[in-house]
Amino acid sequence: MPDSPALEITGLVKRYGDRAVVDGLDLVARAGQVTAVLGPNGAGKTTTVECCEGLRTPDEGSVRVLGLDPATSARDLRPRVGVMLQDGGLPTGVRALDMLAHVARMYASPRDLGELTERLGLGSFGRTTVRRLSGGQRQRLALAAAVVGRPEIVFLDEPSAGMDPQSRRAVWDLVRELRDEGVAVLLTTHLMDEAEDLADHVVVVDHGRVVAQGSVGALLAAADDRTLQLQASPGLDTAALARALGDGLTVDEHVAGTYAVTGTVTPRTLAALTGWLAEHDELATRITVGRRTLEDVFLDLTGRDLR
Ligand SMILES: Nc1ncnc2c1ncn2[C@@H]1O[C@H](COP(=O)(O)OP(=O)(O)OP(=O)(O)O)[C@@H](O)[C@H]1O
Repeated sequence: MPDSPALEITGLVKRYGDRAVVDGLDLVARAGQVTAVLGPNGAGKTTTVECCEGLRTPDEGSVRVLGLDPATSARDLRPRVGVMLQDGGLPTGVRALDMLAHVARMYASPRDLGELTERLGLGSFGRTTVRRLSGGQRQRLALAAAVVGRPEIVFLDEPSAGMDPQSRRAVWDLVRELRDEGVAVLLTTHLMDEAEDLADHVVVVDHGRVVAQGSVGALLAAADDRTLQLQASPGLDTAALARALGDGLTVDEHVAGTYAVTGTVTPRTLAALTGWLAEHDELATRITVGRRTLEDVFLDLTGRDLR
């Protein structure tokens, strides 16, 4: 069926001891789309991806990858699925390009190794053993190994973590190309610009559940679409300022002297703000009204506490 999803997760639960780290998660990823899974540390993203890869067995719910259960159809899925694990998951004692060539030989119609080596810049460290590679080099090699077999669906767990900007761009280009070739790409990331740039569909996970999903545009549209940032003396009375702004707005001093106003920002908000500053003889060095970003939406959804 052309419309059936490449990945369908329904009511997934995964427990460690009596703690459900994935707790009733539903997710669909489609061919020819990049689906980005965002979530704070420990939200359950990697565990979910590992259930899709057949590396973990769900306690409840179902996972279907290309219509098959990864827990029981590993052999059928292996040639059709690409996997890039968070820790690389590569053998460490072999040379980088020997390893890639070895992986390529396991597939019927692998990508051109020269082209893949060139576009991910693997040549400069091709003869180095995997254990001696830098973090970013290892990531690039792991990505090459994930896509060399022309998979129909590819799981990329934080693909550009630790990469320099040049490598990140190369990775993003490759992901776009995979999408255009009709591959279903599921990636996890902490980089909001990565999700904004690449994702057709964003899924925000917190405490093992989906708390929001949609296109980047839809997620931004569903939120109050303006932000107000202020730079002034540190230690202003944020509660008093919030009362003066009214309309249920809140004010936080995230960094000393930098304040963020959260809520629906209107022209009246700006007037009230400058009035309050004048009343308190406070000269702001900068007032910025901007569009909300995916990071603003993410923090609204998942809170500002460290995990
Ligand atoms: N083998 C395990 N045994 C016990 N707890 C585990 C195990 N693997 C993961 N966990 C716990 O499950 C929770 C979810 O971990 P997971 O790696 O899925 O989160 P994540 O969303 O990928 O986080 P990050 O963004 O930090 O990569 C964490 O609290 C983690 O400590």
